[in-house]
Amino acid sequence: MYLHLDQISVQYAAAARPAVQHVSLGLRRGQVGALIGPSGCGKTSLLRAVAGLERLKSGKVVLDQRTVSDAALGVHVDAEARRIGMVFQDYALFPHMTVAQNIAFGLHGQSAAAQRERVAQMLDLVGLGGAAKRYPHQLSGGQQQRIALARALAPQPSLLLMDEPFSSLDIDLRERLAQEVRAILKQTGTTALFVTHDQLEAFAVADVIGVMNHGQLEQWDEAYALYHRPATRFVASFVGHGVFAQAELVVGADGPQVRTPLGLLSDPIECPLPGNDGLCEVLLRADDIVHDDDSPVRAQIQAKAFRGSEFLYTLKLASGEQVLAHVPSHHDHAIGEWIGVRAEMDHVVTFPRLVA
Ligand SMILES: Nc1ncnc2c1ncn2[C@@H]1O[C@H](COP(=O)(O)OP(=O)(O)OP(=O)(O)O)[C@@H](O)[C@H]1O
Repeated sequence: MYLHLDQISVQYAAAARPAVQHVSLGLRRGQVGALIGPSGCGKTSLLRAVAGLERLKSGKVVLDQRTVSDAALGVHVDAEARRIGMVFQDYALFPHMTVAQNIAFGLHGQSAAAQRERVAQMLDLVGLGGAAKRYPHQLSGGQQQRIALARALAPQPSLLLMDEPFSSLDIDLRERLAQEVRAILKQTGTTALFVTHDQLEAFAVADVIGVMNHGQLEQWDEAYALYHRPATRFVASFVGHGVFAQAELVVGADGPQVRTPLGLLSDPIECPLPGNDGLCEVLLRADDIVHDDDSPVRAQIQAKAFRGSEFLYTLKLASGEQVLAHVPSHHDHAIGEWIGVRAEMDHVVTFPRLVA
């Protein structure tokens, strides 16, 4: 692994418990990783520890075969000596410097000609070739964030860290810039780790995504796996729309099946070890529930939200369980109406039933 975090913990001086607890993850050279999770779960603290801005309580960080932090051995390479580029939410450009001067900031030690050439390259890279002589206040938020990225990439950092880089931009621009940033990182072969509270942004930019909760990393995986094979109940509820329904694991002649309010589902992939009673809960995603007039399972529409190409229906089954369903928006049913539904899923994910 190019970046390897091994069981790292971070604890602030006056805090009762660590902000980051025993987190391990790895990025290969050129990979982009994202950390998502609720406010206060430790994303920024983890990023700061990798940057060298916080000391580790335990564990170690290895970057490009160099141990930059190791709590047990007392190793802590200073932030400036790690060659890590950083981009923050609030751009943090120097207001009294031109765009070119901002980008050249990390290039001291190089000749004026080399600096000019690198600045021009970076401006081309972020699509702002004509902006060299302008000042930050003369640029839009999205342009300023692109300059911040150009400034961070100019010295060819060994790693790029970004903390909520798009969150002060409006939503349209955010999506566009997220895709542009991914393209720039891939074009330059940059290894990057970024923090966001927006999972769609993480899906758009990252190759691998970590879900954090209470300082712990609950899963580090590709977006597809987070959604379809969530490792924990928390990941299942944090990523995407879905509900947990009471179910029962039964083992028949064809292997294990799950008895659910929507009928018998086959091929569970993530079974909890069934207790003697087989009681469990099954994750039902909104896109696992299909509207089908011929289905014997009926559900009553309790609420609906128009999403353009589809509705998100909240449905109540005859058993009293609530489920969510994405239904193409030309099926416009009224609230209170009963419709036929069936489960159509490739991955049946179950969890042990919560004890009340
Ligand atoms: N300098 C600090 N001193 C003491 N406690 C801190 C400090 N910085 C963060 N914390 C605490 O550490 C925990 C993790 O905070 P952190 O900022 O890493 O979370 P986060 O996931 O990035 O949150 P957000 O999404 O709200 O930015 C929180 O409980 C926070 O209050």
